Amino acid sequence: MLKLMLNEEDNQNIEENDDDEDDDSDAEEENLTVFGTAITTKEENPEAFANHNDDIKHLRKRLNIAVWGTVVPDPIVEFAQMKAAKSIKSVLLTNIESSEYKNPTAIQMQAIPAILQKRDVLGIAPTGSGKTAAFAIPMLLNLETPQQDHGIRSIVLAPTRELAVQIHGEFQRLSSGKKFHISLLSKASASTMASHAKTCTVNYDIVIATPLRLVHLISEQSIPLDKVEMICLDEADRLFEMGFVEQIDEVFAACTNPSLQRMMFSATMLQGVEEMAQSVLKDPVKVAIGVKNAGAITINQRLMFVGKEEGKLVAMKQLIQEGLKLPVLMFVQNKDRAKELYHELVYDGINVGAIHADRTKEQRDKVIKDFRTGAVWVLICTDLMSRGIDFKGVNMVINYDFPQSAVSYIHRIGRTGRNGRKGEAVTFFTESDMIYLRTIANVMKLSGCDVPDWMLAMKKASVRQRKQLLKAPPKRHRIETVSGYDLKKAHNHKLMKKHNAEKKKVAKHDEE
Ligand SMILES: Nc1ncnc2c1ncn2[C@@H]1O[C@H](COP(=O)(O)OP(=O)(O)OP(=O)(O)O)[C@@H](O)[C@H]1O
Repeated sequence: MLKLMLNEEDNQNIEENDDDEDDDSDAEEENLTVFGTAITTKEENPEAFANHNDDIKHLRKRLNIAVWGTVVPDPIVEFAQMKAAKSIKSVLLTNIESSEYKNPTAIQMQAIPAILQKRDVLGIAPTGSGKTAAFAIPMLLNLETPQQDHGIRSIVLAPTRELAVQIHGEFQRLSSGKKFHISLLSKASASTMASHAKTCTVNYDIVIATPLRLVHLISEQSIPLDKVEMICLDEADRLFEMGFVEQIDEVFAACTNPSLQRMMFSATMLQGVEEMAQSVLKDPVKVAIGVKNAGAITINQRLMFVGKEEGKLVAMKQLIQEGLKLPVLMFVQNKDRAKELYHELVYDGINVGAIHADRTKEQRDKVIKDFRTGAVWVLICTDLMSRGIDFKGVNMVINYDFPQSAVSYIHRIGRTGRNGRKGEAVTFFTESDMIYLRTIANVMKLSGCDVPDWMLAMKKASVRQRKQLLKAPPKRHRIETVSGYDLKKAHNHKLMKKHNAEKKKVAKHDEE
């Protein structure tokens, strides 16, 4: 049974969470084929071996790749170096080329060869650095060819339906031309599976799901996972949080194949969660890119003091006047505030959309589509959209409401500045948010941004305060331009109108 090991320090103290692990790799004599040249063994040619190891070390250092584990394979520098069966490799190379991926990103360089060696992998790399392809490409290569009689062969889990949809799209795109049986688990597809299961084995090469959907499939529809060869957790640290961890536990318990390969990826991984993740992995290769638990270096991060809540709309107007860098993603702390802000901005004539838990699946899909196509310029959302979602051209993220943790901040701002592109992140803070400012200032510093010294020297929020913030966001005043007095007047006016209408109705009735 996985135990929840998260403590308070884990949740907030990014600055105290520096790894003291040795970043020396254990790259040894196996698979020394980097740069496409076969290298002799240590015994055959000690000098060539030493030179090769130096090259690898330099490459990793230059690209900020840190590795841990026994006999970590060498990184690849070109997709063509991937070791896999010819037929599937050529399909993948064609699809990679049509995706316009010229070279593997740092996480792909190191994670792909490790997954191809069927190793368990823990991959930590900044937002927008290509982690999806880092597991999708080698998983497809490991599957080699579609199978009709092997039950469910591999699983990818993601914390939200939106992310699962996106991952499903990536798998389909990367495997195009090869008829893999890939399912995005939904209510409908689960019941199809269940009805198939009555007469035959349910066969899927890949199932992509949120944990709860998969747990239902196992427990209610009795679909076995005993044949699963690979399982990958995307946004793994989120999946180890309360609410998900019990489901993850059930899924792992159902995956009884002794040669199960496990993979976990995220942009953030705090110490306690990492320990929990490592306890599930067997002799893993751990790969970390860049500075752990920092924002992507391509994002220009800015904090903006707005005084009180009312100052936020004024600050918004100021940003609009300065010229918003569209498209913009705006984060608020809950669905009610998303609705309120939507109504404020829609009257300002901005092409605005909102996505939150109260909207139907169809509405959510539509607004995402509209944002992707440019019909919506400003998308208001909650943390539902903070992890994993890849909107290619987002130029600006605005944290209208202060994030509840450093981890949430990193993922939210990570919706911009993806894959080497530049992006901007503005975070509004009020007087009452000041107490949590230092945590965010530390993330900014770790990401290489200029931060005033006074922010870094601020008093830290107490453990109790941080615990409270994580449990529930602070109460904030309604988002409205109309003052309380005006609202009361409007309300009275509405009541009066209703009263008059009713009076008229009664009078008409009496006349009749
Ligand atoms: N090798 C590559 N070359 C160019 N672009 C790439 C490459 N690999 C992935 N990408 C693109 O980079 C973008 C970001 O990738 P992806 O969504 O996988 O990031 P991520 O690391 O999972 O981010 P997050 O932590 O936010 O989930 C995507 O648009 C993807 O198509």
